[in-house]
Amino acid sequence: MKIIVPATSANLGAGFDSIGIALNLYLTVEVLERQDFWQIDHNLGSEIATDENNLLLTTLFDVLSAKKTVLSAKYHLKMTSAIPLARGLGSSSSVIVAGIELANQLADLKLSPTEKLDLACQIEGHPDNVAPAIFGNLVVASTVDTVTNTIKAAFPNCKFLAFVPHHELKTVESRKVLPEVLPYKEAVAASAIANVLTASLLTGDLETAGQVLETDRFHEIYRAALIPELAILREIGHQFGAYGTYLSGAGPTVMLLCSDEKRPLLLEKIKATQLKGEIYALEIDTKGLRVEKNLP
Ligand SMILES: Nc1ncnc2c1ncn2[C@@H]1O[C@H](COP(=O)(O)OP(=O)(O)O)[C@@H](O)[C@H]1O
Ligand SMILES: N[C@@H](CCOP(=O)(O)O)C(=O)O
Repeated sequence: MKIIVPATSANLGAGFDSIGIALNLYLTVEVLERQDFWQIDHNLGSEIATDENNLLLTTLFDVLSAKKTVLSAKYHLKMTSAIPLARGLGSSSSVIVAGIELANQLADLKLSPTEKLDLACQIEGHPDNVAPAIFGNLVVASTVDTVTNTIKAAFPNCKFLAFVPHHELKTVESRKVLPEVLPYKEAVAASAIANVLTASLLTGDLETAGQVLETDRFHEIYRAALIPELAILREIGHQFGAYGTYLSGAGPTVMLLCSDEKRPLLLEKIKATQLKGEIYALEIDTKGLRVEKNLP
């Protein structure tokens, strides 16, 4: 059995903690054989646990406990991920969603997608990266007072260029620079921008979406100092025809939205900056979480 979970790019500017998309980079978890202890073989480096302390298994145990279930068996697992860690592409949400699905499969919990999302939001605290990881495509969601509502929709037809800096930025660190309160007038303006962003995405108006996603007042203005690449890449986006540029998740990845035809030139111009990082040409993942079962 193999569990496959896509990367995500959350926020899209003013959709802070609420809007996210699934992208075609994947985390996979394979169940190998039963054995006397939990073991995860993975390709993620020595800082990521290979035993019960791994986020995959702490999530699995949290789900079992929430569902008042125990699992007598332990397993040898293989985890592979192409999602860079702590870069704002949802590596933690991918492993949380995989852990929920692993519990679902191994303990036969028969969780619905909504139950999986509720569990994921309890663990992650916000829905914007776990919801698209579960449902795929574009998801607009709210989690307020433990109640989550979601709308899945088709993202307008476009391409993505992700500039992933070599330096990591943990979400927990990137949230520390956010203000505790937002003045009323500022909150109204920020939410009006978010409303136009949502409406433009749902009606396929990428020109408007691209403009408004650069005017966020919820998080980018506070985080921009942590990510000097954002201003440089946004300027390239303006000069060479991107629809818009935003901080992916909590950063430091910077995402450019563009047409198929503009992508090669943008890629060339980003490379020419010699900023230190990797560039990924990405597409929307429309399916989200999936499970492949071995054929009998
Ligand atoms: N496959 C994984 N297995 C175990 N832990 C992981 C995995 N992927 C991510 N993590 C944990 O999540 C952290 C990154 O989470 P976070 O700071 O939210 O960044 P991201 O934007 O990538 O989700 C990593 O430093 C690691 O502790
Ligand atoms: N809304 C959150 C999104 C974090 O996403 P991640 O992919 O960086 O974990 C935030 O901006 O803090």
